[in-house]
Amino acid sequence: MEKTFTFDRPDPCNAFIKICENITYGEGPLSGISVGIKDNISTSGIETTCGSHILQGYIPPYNAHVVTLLRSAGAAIVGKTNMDEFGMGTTTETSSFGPTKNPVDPTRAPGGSSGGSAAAVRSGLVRLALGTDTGGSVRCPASFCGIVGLKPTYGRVSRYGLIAYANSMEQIGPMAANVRDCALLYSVIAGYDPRDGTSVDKPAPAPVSPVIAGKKIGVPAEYFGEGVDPAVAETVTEAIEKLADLGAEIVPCTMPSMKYALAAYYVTSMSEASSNLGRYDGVRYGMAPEMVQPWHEAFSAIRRSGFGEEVRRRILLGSFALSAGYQGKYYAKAQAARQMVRDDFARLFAEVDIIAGPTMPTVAFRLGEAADPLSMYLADILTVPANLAGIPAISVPCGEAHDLPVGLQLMGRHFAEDEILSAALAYEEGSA
Ligand SMILES: NC(=O)C[C@H](N)C(=O)O
Repeated sequence: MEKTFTFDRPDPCNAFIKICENITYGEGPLSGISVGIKDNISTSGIETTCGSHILQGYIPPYNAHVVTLLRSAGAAIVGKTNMDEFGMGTTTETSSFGPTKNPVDPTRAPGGSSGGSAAAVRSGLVRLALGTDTGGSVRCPASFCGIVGLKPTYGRVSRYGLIAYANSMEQIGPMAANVRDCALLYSVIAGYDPRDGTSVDKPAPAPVSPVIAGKKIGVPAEYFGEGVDPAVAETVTEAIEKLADLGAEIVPCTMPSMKYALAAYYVTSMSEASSNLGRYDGVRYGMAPEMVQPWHEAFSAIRRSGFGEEVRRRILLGSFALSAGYQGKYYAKAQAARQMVRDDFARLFAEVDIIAGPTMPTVAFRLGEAADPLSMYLADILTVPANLAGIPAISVPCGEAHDLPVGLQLMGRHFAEDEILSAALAYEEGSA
């Protein structure tokens, strides 16, 4: 039997782009549990904009696979959460629908691009939320808002119905106030889906219990290097000491490929984006242009007015990187660098079980502070390696710096979500 309720809570942080009028839910492991869904995940009958004017009014005719799974688990889908336009940003300020504020300190950004999902969880508007993580978009807002966020292994969660930004790296991931809730949502969304050609058939996730004793934890020096706020580094170092107190063995190590990771990520993601966003031309998707001009002028006009500045920048840079004559110089080099990151992780995971470091190099930015794109890109330095390699990574709150939340990042081997969730739980609950 379906039950219905209305949601009348205020949303002063602008966490949601849309709140559903009549919220229905059924029976199942998530029966009646409120869930927010990032606005780049298709919801049948519910407007889905990717935080962009160009998709305003678009109502998908079908549900993403994860939404179907949530509904059959009985979840109450409250609405669509705010995000950086098409996932392109680290603050949620590139949304066409205004920035989201960080519930911990409303003068600060919640991080991005899944900032609305993190703010909705942190302010208690929902218990669980889905985000997507291409280069840190689940973990960054989790870190800045003081909640838990997991980026699963590439292939573990179906991307069917996820509106693509950079297909080779993005994954849908669970966000929650604590590790057990995050694991609960993960257990519902993980699994094989033949409609996603990159989906991998693996057994269902095992229930998590706190396990850290005896685990080897690699700590790369580069994760505490240049650009990392010393106050953040200190908080995370204390968290790693706590893991040692719980019985983990700490193994100092290095990741030389880190110096190429950010460039590899941005060349790859912009190239993929320039191709994916070609479909928004006002005919196939997007506002219909006045077809009084020649078609190419009409298409340009609609794209110029429908996309925000950051999205236009990335389409242009991505098209340039892929253009004839430059591919070898940029795209091919980025793929070679990506392989070096994969090789570094493979070498490290032959010796350690988990790799730990800060999630973000700083605490939450002030709203407006990351206006220059390069400084915004730099903030992703510690999160993009996991996306380039396709490995799972979780951010778990580990205290404060400058009176703002700090996240501890734990990365695992491919499909070892259970291991990093168990370690995060041991950390959170202080038991091994
Ligand atoms: N989508 C993401 O994971 C966020 C990343 N900062 C980007 O702009 O690409």
